[in-house]
Amino acid sequence: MTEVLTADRMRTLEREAIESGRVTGLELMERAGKGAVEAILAEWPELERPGPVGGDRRAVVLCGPGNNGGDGFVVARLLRERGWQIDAFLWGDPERLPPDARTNHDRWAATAPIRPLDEDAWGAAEGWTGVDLIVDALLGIGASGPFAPPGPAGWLYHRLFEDGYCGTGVISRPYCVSLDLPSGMEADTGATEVPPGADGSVMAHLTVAFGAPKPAHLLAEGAAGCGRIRLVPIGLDAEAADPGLRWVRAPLPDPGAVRRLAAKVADDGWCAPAGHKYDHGHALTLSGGMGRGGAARLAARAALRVGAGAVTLACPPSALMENAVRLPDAVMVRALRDAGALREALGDPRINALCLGPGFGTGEREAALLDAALDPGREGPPALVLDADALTILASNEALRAKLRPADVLTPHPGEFARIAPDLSQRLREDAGFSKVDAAREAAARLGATVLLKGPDTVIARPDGRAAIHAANGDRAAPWLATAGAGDVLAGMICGLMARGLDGFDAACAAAWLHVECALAFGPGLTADDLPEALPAVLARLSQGT
Ligand SMILES: NC(=O)C1=CN([C@@H]2O[C@H](COP(=O)(O)OP(=O)(O)OC[C@H]3O[C@@H](n4cnc5c(N)ncnc54)[C@H](O)[C@@H]3O)[C@@H](O)[C@H]2O)[C@@H](O)CC1
Ligand SMILES: [K+]
Repeated sequence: MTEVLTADRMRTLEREAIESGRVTGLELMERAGKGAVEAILAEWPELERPGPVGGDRRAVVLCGPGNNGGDGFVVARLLRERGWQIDAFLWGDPERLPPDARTNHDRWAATAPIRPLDEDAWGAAEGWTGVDLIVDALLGIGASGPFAPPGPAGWLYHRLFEDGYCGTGVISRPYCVSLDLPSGMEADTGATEVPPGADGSVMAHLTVAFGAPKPAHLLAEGAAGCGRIRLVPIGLDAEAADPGLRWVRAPLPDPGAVRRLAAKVADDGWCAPAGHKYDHGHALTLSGGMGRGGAARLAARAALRVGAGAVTLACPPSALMENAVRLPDAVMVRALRDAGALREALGDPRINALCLGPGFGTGEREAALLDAALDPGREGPPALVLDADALTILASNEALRAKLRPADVLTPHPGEFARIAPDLSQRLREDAGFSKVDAAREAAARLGATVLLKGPDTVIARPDGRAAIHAANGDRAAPWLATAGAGDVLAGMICGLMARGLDGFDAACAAAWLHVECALAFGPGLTADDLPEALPAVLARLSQGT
């Protein structure tokens, strides 16, 4: 499993590895630099060949005052060994470099010049027309607070990015690779002094993450500045490192929930031929009144397509005909008059997952239904997926919130999150040191339920602190997934997977992944109605392990 590590965790892991005598800091730095060079050449294979006019390839390496700078000197050395011409710059005082960085600095300095990153550096930069690569090794996980290199160094640095040197290429078009993180970006939040894309911001083409991804690589704010991300293992045992965070970004074979989902698909063929339909669970979705059933219908269709053995949509009697006409025959439809009727329905032990909220309504009847669903007497199933209107009801009803259980999954988008946890939402906007992971974790702990906070960087958190980031950015971006009803489909997928026996957290992680896979498989032009229909092909791929 690929873990996401915070800066603190990463440091602890490094320290423990070094103290145990398994490895030295210098060896780790060498592995990082070597991995970075391999990643650069894998990303841009043309750089293995001579330059366009038959000359050597050329790189400018910008090294900073800490160990990230040390990585930069290793990269400089290894590229030179491959015949590259290197201009190395140091921002900072060589005397104050930490020991491993100092060793690599000295090793380079013994054979080639290191220019200070000062006002004269820009003069040299004017001559950088033939540069193929800029290596950003100024700051890594040690960055904190606004990145403000004083004076000319800052001017040069910002000029590189502001003037599009690394983006659109005013002078020429070198690639820009950031070692570990785009310099100045905070590892745990992805925050930068200025947002990616704005003047002066860091916009790497490639970021090489050492040892493990950090939250910044996955959360939207950071990912936008990272470009493509390549992970370089440096031999640290990340699995044991962090009981909390999990990475679910990569395509298959993928860690955690998706791997377990794939195994489940492979094991029982998704719908075991010998199985009874109720072996695969029975999901119940509740819809609102007449003319308001579309959202719950989307959820019901998604629950069925994702593999729930049976799905029933329950609605007020007046909406029965509408829903019956509009739903596929495979979805059962029944009238549900009030909370008493729901209690009775839930007496059927086969109903093991319940989706409530899409197009539901927020009146007294709905609050009473939610209360019945959250019955404090319930010990086993059904587990609940609560979305949309259910979240609005919960936001203003503390007594109902108190009845939530860890297996229940709440799926707020940022607006709903602001309703259900206004203080956390405000902190998320105002406090650069408070990440979306922090917000989701705190909300989950407070609510005593699993929280899936939606976005291109969906964060899923359990009350015990376990969290996962599902990043749909970079090469997994599916902006067309921001379409009406897509959230209802997600809620239905989670409900269907819970009906199949996945716990709330795993169901939420797997559904977040499937949701994006379906959108990517379909492509632009997608509407929410298409999403459940895209599931069979995605599930088929899962069962083939591709
Ligand atoms: N032995 C190790 O610990 C290893 C470290 N590695 C590299 O080392 C990096 C971490 O090294 P460090 O902990 O030395 O940290 P960094 O090299 O990221 O930065 C630390 C330096 O930056 C300064 N700084 C921090 N925030 C600043 C800001 N906003 N503006 C200006 N200056 C700022 C600090 O005063 C300090 O001098 C990793 O990201 C990775 O690249 C890798 O080589 C693997 C092994
Ligand atoms: K960097």
